[in-house]
Amino acid sequence: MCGMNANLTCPAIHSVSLPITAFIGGGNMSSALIGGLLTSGAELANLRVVEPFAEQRARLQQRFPGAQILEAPNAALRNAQAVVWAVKPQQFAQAAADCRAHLGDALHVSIMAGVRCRAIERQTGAQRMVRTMPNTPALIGQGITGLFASAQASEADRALADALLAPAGRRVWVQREDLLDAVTAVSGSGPAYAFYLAEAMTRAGEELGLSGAQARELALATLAGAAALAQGSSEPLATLRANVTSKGGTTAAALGVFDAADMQTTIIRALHAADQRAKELGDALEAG
Ligand SMILES: NC(=O)C1=CN([C@@H]2O[C@H](COP(=O)(O)OP(=O)(O)OC[C@H]3O[C@@H](n4cnc5c(N)ncnc54)[C@H](OP(=O)(O)O)[C@@H]3O)[C@@H](O)[C@H]2O)C=CC1
Ligand SMILES: O=C(O)[C@@H]1CCC=N1
Repeated sequence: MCGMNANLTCPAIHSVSLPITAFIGGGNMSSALIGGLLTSGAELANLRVVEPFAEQRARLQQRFPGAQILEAPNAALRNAQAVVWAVKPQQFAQAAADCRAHLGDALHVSIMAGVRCRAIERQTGAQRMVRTMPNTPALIGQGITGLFASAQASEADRALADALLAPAGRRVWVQREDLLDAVTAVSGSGPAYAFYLAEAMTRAGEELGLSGAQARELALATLAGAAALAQGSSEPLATLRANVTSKGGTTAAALGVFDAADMQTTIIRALHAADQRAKELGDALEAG
């Protein structure tokens, strides 16, 4: 049951050699995931990446020597045991049409937001699928990934998907496919919310007289420290917040401004918008 529980560890992919694995799309997220595999010690000789953009291909070839970087799908994909769909949702139908004739019996792993198993099956003929939603801290192995397996995926398929994503950080398996949209709203898009908050804290720090570098360091160390404190604590988040908030003090003054602007409701509405957008991306593919 290694694939089903975030707390169990799967065999690391580097302890066995990387099975023949094809990434379709070699952009930001692919690079982060492949970089993680490399850092964890995986041999990249079995890696193929299809990436039509020449400059990006050159970057991939330089960063991942030994991997086969392809301009277009070809026979090198035939024996892939895992195919990782890493194009934008809007690019998937075309990418799948281009690849289909070259793919054999592979596990299909998707990192695409919104794109449902039904659409992947329709576009590729695949039945064994694991949809995943990583996030950009994968770049430094501190991401978190939500995963969902189709009914036809075997335990070995789940373990393979889990191992492919393990270098990116923690994994959380969900039991319903629609929950991946919630994962996307919370953690897939989440780093952007953290950066948004950090940007505002940094700007305010500068307005209050700190240098840009000082304000950035204070803001980022505070967000990282607060997250680490909360992760190591069993206290409710509201209690941790209350512990900072002295009666009549500075924090209360700041939180009063947040509350007057109904910030929590705004943030909750924002995440609902992200969830809704994931559903729209999925609907568009099913309609197309
Ligand atoms: N960025 C993030 O934080 C996260 C992204 N994701 C998901 O990851 C996926 C990729 O996102 P991201 O890496 O940011 O996007 P990128 O645009 O950086 O990467 C997609 C890559 O695929 C290439 N591509 C386009 N068409 C094809 C094709 N037909 N065959 C092969 N490759 C093709 C693109 O080339 P070109 O630029 O020339 O179009 C581009 O290099 C998306 O589905 C997204 O939902 C998931 C979690 C987090
Ligand atoms: O913005 C997006 O659509 C992708 C999915 C999650 C993060 N980036």
